[in-house]
Amino acid sequence: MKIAIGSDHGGVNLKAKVADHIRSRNIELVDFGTFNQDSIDYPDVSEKVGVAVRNGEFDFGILICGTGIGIGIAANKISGIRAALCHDTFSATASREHNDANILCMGERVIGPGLALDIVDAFLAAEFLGGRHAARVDKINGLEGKY
Ligand SMILES: O=C[C@H](O)[C@H](O)[C@H](O)COP(=O)(O)O
Repeated sequence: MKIAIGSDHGGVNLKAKVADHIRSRNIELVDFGTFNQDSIDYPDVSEKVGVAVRNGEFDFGILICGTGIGIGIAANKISGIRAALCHDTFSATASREHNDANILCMGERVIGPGLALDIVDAFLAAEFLGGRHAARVDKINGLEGKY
């Protein structure tokens, strides 16, 4: 498994903890930044990670900003990206099983690192269930470029 991770300044501390955790699990990880507290614009990171995931260079992406909201909204503008904002483990599992989410979004200003690492593990452990869910994901894909 290969994972891309990125954050803005609002998520840089949690990103470092998540990155350490993923590497400690011997999962391949590429960190697209940011790497310090200097203010940046989260859509720039969404684009880097989102395009890399959409191009098939990575199995999944993880995006972290202050809330997880803006960085996920921006990522979802990229065709083929299904970015899910998850602040509980149930949602993280369901985002994979039902929605075939390919990017996990979290907010450093919303949850602590302990829960965030559990969410990451739940997201990476779950698998898309297909079946009725596949038909719905196909309909999501059908909306891309339609309006
Ligand atoms: O959805 C956006 C994110 O939460 C950003 O991390 C946040 O807006 C950054 O805010 P500020 O520039 O005040 O640190």
